[in-house]
Amino acid sequence: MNRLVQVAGIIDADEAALLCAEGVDWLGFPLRLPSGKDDISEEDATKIVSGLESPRAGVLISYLTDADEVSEFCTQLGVTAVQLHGDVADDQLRKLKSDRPDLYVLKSLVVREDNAEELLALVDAVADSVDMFITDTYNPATGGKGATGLTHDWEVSAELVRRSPKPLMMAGGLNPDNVAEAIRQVRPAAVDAHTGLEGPDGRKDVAKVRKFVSESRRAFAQLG
Ligand SMILES: O=C(O)c1ccccc1NCC(=O)[C@H](O)[C@H](O)COP(=O)(O)O
Repeated sequence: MNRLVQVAGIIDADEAALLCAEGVDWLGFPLRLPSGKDDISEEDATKIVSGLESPRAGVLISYLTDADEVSEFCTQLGVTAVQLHGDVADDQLRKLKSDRPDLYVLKSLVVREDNAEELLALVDAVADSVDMFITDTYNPATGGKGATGLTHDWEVSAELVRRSPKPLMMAGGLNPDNVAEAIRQVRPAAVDAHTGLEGPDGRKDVAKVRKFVSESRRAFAQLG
């Protein structure tokens, strides 16, 4: 999996259709969030996922930490990839990978001011049990770990890319205006954005999505 563009936080079928039409590869569905405020129902997400044509794919974004629960939820939704945002124990990651070799597992690395060493150690510890890592940015003001719209120190992301034997998707405050420079500096395998592509109404803005996709493709191509 290389040079993917993912957009997270799908609200409904119209938004999913817009993203597919603009050439987004993976669509992320944050569900069963700890806040209890999901943007879409599980039923609607399932319907959208079932209508996606390969190579487009739906990705469950989840704070679940139990391998069996994750596996069952993925089956329910019909997704073939899951992005784990919670503090999943190493043994649960191993179990998920061994029980569900068909599932593409992404593990988040949430960058804070002072946790680079911790994240590098996590990469070393769990790389064998995941298919890809995804960075994100912690918001100290709210405690938020995802969809914060904040960038982090890209030198940390670049160090994680160099350290990881598995591909890394870059996320955290990316938008149409900074994604090309992020790709140039960090050299990730994939990029993801959520809030940076929204308009004032909280829905994905077609012009922002179009520019995010084209800037990402251009910058990936320039990596050679
Ligand atoms: O997207 C969400 O709503 C979300 C909520 C809670 C945890 C993770 C979440 N999404 C994960 C993603 O892949 C987001 O796109 C990522 O956090 C980047 O968001 P942003 O900084 O707004 O681009």
